This record gives sequence, C-alpha cells and structure tokens, in this order.
Amino acid sequence: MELGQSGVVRKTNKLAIETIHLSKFFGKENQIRAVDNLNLQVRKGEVFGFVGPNGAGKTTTMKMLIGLLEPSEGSGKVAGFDIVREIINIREQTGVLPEPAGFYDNLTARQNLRFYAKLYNIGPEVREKRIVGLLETVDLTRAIDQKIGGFSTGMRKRFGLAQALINEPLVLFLDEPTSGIDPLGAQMMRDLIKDLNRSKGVTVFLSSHSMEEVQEICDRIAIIARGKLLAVGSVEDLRDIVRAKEGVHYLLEVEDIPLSEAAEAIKKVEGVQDLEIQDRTLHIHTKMKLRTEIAKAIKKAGGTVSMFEEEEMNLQKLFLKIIEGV
Ligand SMILES: Nc1ncnc2c1ncn2[C@@H]1O[C@H](COP(=O)(O)OP(=O)(O)OP(=O)(O)O)[C@@H](O)[C@H]1O
Repeated sequence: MELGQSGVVRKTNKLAIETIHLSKFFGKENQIRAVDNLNLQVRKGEVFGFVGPNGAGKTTTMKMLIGLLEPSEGSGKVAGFDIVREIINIREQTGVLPEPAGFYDNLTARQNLRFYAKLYNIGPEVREKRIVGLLETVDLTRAIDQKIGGFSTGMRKRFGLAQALINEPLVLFLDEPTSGIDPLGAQMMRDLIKDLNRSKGVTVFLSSHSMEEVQEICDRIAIIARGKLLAVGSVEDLRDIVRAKEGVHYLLEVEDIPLSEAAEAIKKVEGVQDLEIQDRTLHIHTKMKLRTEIAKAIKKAGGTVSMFEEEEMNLQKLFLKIIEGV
C-alpha cells in the first residue's frame, strides 16, 4: 500500500481490475444469469474493451465493479480494492462515464464540475484550475459557462468524460462512450481516450458495440455473451483463437506455371483442406498457418508467388465467429 500525492490510499498491484468467479443473478429463483462466473484480469495502463451482444452482461459487470450492484457470487478488485468491502476507496480511484449519463441540465458546465469536485472534497483552488483544464482537454472551453441542457450529444459525451476525470482517477469506466454521436465527434472522443491513456497512464475499461472503435483503441478485448466470458486477448490473440477453430483462409497468385499445376502442388501440403480457383486467384483453406509450406511447394513446382495474403479478419468478423452458436 502507498500514499498517492493527494494523500489517498493507493494499493500496489500490477492489475487494475480483477474478478474471480464474479456472478450476478436476477429473478425469483436466480434464473437470469446476467453475469456467470466471470474471471477477468485487466492490467494497469491498458485500454481494455468489453464487448458482447445486447444483454450479454456488460453493464451489470460494470455496475458490480463500481459498487452499484452487489455480486451474487464471486469477488473482484478495482485498483487493488475489494468491490464489496472497499467501495469508498474504489470511488476515489475511479471515474465513470455511464450510458445514459445524467447531469444537472440547469447548471453550466463549470457549475456541474464544481458540484462533482465538491463530492470528492477537492479544495477550491485546485478545483477551479482543474475544471478549466479538463474542459480545455475535452474541447469545451467556449462552453464553460453554458448550461448543459443546451449541449449537443457529442458535447454531453465529452463533458461526461471531463466529469469522470474530476478526481484524477487511476481507472476509467466508459460505457458506450461514442453511442449516438456523429463520426467526427466519435473520432474526437476516441482520440481523447487514447491521449488520456498515453499521457496519464489511466487504465480504461470500455464497453462498446462499435467493433471498429474497439479495434482502434483497445490493447486487449474480452468478448462475453449470456454472461459468460468467451475469449480474451489482443486482436491478434483473437485471430489465433478463430484460426484454431476455423482454420486459415489464404489468397494466392502464382506466375510462371499454370494455376492448375500450382493447385496440384498445394493440395499435397499436409493441412490443406480446401482449394478453389477464382479468376486468377487461388483460395486456400487450411487447418493451421501454412504460409511457409505453401510457398515452398510453389517454388518446388517451378512457380513464383506474386501475391500471398491471409484473408483479413477484423474484429467485427472475429466477434461474429466467436459468438456464433452461443
Ligand atoms: N435489474 C435487473 N433485473 C432483472 N434482470 C436484469 C436486471 N439488470 C439486467 N438484467 C438482465 O441481465 C442481462 C444482462 O443485462 P446487461 O444490461 O448487463 O447487458 P448488456 O451487455 O449491458 O446489454 P446492452 O448491450 O443491451 O446494454 C439481461 O438479460 C438483462 O435483461
């Protein structure tokens, strides 16, 4: 344990968030298993994406992590503090952008932030400076004395981020940070999140339905469905998981020998499952990664590889493959 600059207790641990068998059941006989035996480890300083279809259990998990819901079973820690017994410490160390976010619409941006700063006992001098700095960070300087009620959706989201940062948190929880905002506003929000993570080392736990967004800003991603964790890792780790399940799809173009000869040579490589010729391209389906073996077989047959690519598996495709049949 150590004391942070502000005198707030900080626990030393390599993990920002950890859950062990974390579960939440609803209903008379606990028949709704909203979160079911979730084991998660989020490292300090990473941007962690939490994705899943509607009703997967994302919000319920977040609520348990920030002390708004008590787990039915299992346990968890945020910034080293227990999510049941040490909620006050967790509140001090975390910032939350909920969806939907509620503000005092009749108060200005500055007045709203003042209110939240007071909840954290931040003294007037630090408070006023921090408010100006935060509103500058989220590009709302010009709106500092405008009432929140008149803000656009994009402005409200950015304001929500400023509010979530008022206590200089170690861990930031963002629920759908770009939902409902236009592409330009969404990109601005994503850049802000990346910047915050890089410049201040804030750990970000982010839930989103935009796979493009998650792929762009997250270091690692957890995929959940029906309350259960299906996969976790970087996009490349998720590709490996899907490759192990579904095999690999290569696109290949060859010169110097007829395509039919190239196809015959490739079919002999162990692990090649299927092969098709479409126009001038060979589509090869293999059990595992076989790039070197296929290239060798072409060379041996007297051919020259002019194009050799693995079919692009973006997070959207990986997500659909991973949740398939669940
Ligand atoms: N208070 C509650 N009472 C009963 N069931 C609930 C309650 N809160 C959530 N649930 C159920 O738990 C499951 C998980 O809900 P949750 O809101 O956590 O999903 P989600 O992944 O956040 O979904 P979405 O992407 O739609 O926001 C759903 O089946 C939901 O209906």
